Amino acid sequence: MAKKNSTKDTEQSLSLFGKIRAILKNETIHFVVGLILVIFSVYLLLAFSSFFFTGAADQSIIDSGNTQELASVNNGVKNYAGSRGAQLASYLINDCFGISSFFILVFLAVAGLKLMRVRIVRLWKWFIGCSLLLIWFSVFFGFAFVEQYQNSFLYLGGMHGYNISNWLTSQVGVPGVWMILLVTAICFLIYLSARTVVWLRRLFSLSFLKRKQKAEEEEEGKAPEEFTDSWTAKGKKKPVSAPDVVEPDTEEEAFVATPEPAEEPENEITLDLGGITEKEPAKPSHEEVSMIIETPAPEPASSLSDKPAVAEPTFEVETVEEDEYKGPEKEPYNPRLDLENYRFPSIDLMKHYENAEPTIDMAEQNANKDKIINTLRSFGIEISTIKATVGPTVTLYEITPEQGVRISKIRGLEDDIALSLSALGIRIIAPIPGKGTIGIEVPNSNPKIVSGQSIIGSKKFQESTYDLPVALGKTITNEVFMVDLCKMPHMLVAGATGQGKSVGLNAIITSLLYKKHPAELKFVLVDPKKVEFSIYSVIEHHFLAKLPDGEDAIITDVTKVVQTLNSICVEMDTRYDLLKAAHVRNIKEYNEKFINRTLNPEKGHKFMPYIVVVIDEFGDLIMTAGKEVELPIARIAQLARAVGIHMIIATQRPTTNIITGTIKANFPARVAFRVSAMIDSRTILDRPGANQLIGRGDMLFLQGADPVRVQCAFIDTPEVADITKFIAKQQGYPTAFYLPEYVGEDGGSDLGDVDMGRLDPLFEDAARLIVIHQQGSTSLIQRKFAIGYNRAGRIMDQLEKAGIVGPTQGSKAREVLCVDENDLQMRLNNLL
Ligand SMILES: Nc1ncnc2c1ncn2[C@@H]1O[C@H](COP(=O)(O)OP(=O)(O)OP(=O)(O)O)[C@@H](O)[C@H]1O
Repeated sequence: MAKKNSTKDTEQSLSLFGKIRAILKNETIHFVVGLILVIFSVYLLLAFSSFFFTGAADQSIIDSGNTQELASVNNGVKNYAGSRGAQLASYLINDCFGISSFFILVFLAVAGLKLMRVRIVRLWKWFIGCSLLLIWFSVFFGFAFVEQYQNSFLYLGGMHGYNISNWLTSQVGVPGVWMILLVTAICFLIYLSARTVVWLRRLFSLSFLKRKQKAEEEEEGKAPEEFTDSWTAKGKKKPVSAPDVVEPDTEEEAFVATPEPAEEPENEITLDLGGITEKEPAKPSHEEVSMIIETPAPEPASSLSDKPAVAEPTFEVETVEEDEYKGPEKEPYNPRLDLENYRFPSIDLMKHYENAEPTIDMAEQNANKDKIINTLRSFGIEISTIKATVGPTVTLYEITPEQGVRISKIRGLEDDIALSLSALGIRIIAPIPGKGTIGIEVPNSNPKIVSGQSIIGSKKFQESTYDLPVALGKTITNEVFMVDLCKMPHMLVAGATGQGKSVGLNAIITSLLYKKHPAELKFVLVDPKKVEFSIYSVIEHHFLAKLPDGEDAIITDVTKVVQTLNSICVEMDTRYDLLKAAHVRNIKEYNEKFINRTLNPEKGHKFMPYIVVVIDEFGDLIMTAGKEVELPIARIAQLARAVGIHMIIATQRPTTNIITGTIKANFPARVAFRVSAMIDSRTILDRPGANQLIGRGDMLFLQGADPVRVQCAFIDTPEVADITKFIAKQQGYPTAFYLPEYVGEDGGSDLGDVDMGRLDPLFEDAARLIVIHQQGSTSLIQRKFAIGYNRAGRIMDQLEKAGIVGPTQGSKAREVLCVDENDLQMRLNNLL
């Protein structure tokens, strides 16, 4: 019995807690509290301002502390904010922080505006900023105007400033207090803007003196009109329109931490064939030879990392680029404007691995070479040259057989060579496409880790102009292997469990996070395993897209997956309609037009971010939802390329009932990690090969004719966590990117429940919006009024009941039944 009662109590307290939470989350309550805060801050402003003029007169009344007198009607207080205002002003200004108390009301106003959703700000930043300013100015005024405390009713620094500055003076003396004030002010300025550091560096390097000197010299030598600002970069003249500096913590800053490449490396060696052929003597210091080779330009870290610490030369370039955007009549639309202070993750968020430096073990290479030659010789095959290209985990031996040797004979010796080298994962490529040689890939005894840092920080990646650049890893020639997801346009990732799929997906997502602004890219993450993508949930307000009523941005529930995929189909259709209306063929042209303001947002046009749908454990989905997921996936895969929707699906079950013909036909780019059987390799790549990989990120990438062997970049979960944390810390959008609503065939709301007696306050505005746009779309209402899906859905039901829009039509927008605003007005009049 007692137990029952306690359970009941717990339930009650839980439901009470839930109610309190619901009240706290209620938007209207937020608005009202926000409004109260704003009005209160205006009241304080009045009280404070009035205090300067009436404080002296009111002082005796306030100081008397006679509460009865203060409460009476004829209290004689002159402050415009009355006796309470005078008390508050006197307390906050004189007894507390002096005139810096104004920062309190600044914070209250900002907090109020945020609650009202008038401004999107980071409240804690404002809190810290205002608190620091409050304290600093209070101490400053208390210290600088200490004499004024004797003969004025107004204490500029308040008692707080007075006491602290007195104590500080007793501890460090007057010069010491000045220094503390200076240092804290500088620290605060640095906190506000990293630009401060650049100014200070310039100040300390006395460059202004040099400038002055140069100016004087020029004045002496040249006519005054020839004088130019000596702010130059590498001797170039500063462009007139360029601002002084650009904040150094921009995207480019990320490159600075990139490790510098070693001097011109070499990983390709021609081996001595023991008397057969010697093309080039091997290098003497074999152990030290570094690797990046075979390409005229190896993969160095971004050249920007080579720049000196003084960053001026980098800055000019960016400004010039931005200038190019300016249209003749109007400024081009800037999709990044909402989050213009967004900083791209820096490269040092990624781990540096000790075991990542390329080295060549010559003893191993020579031993392998001998074994290959001897094995082939024992089968009567002589070769004329052998060349080794040492990759991060695998070495490719390219052999040229003597005249008359049949290739199929070498191909059949795969197992024998594997046996003689006692190595797994030998793969024979006979012949190497485009070359007259045969390749034998042999795993290295000491495989290297391809770090995310070396890939993301590489020049190739940083300077890539791909629309959706994905850096997967390094090829056998140590080149960074990059693809443009836009061109693929969808990717299938498969491999047995534990072979590096999740790491591969992290590498793909991370590459995109490093290159794309939240305005330009949204992810739809589907994770039936519930653990793989949870790490990305913190960037919901920056990079994730979800259903309007979806609680979690990472989709783990199969029914939600079906809904989401269908919703993406709706988004795809809408985007096609917009493309058609804009007379363009793809998202790129569309966005260009939108940026140049040739598309009217009033007609529903909007900047379209790319949407990348990543589905992990696709096999699980097909097993549970079957055709329900396969159909929308196939539809998206067939059509979505032009509208910027791309899919990456991953499975650890590479069987034909999961990777069906439809899926294969629509996913031309395939990534195969190691699989256990040749048949699985055939299912993924239509050829063997994936069964001969060595695992741990060793993969084959196929797009088109021949697969490329790539060692996937290793981007571990803690690295991803650091990157997502870095992004999440920054200002994001108020919500995730909402996908359009999808109403299934049996969807449709029951209009019997709609209460027309309690119309939503936005009902009329929404009706006008719908009629003006002639588009009965709930997401339009949501977007325009920044309200949730449920509320927008309710308004839509009310509009339907009022006869303004027609019933739902599946994934399409509802029909608008009012032809123009006059018609609407008549209907609204009838309603009232
Ligand atoms: N590119 C890589 N470089 C080095 N090691 C790797 C790489 N990729 C994966 N590994 C190693 O393999 C392990 C398993 O990788 P991962 O979790 O990505 O496998 P998976 O295929 O996703 O497995 P599952 O299907 O069970 O989730 C990692 O913990 C890591 O130790």
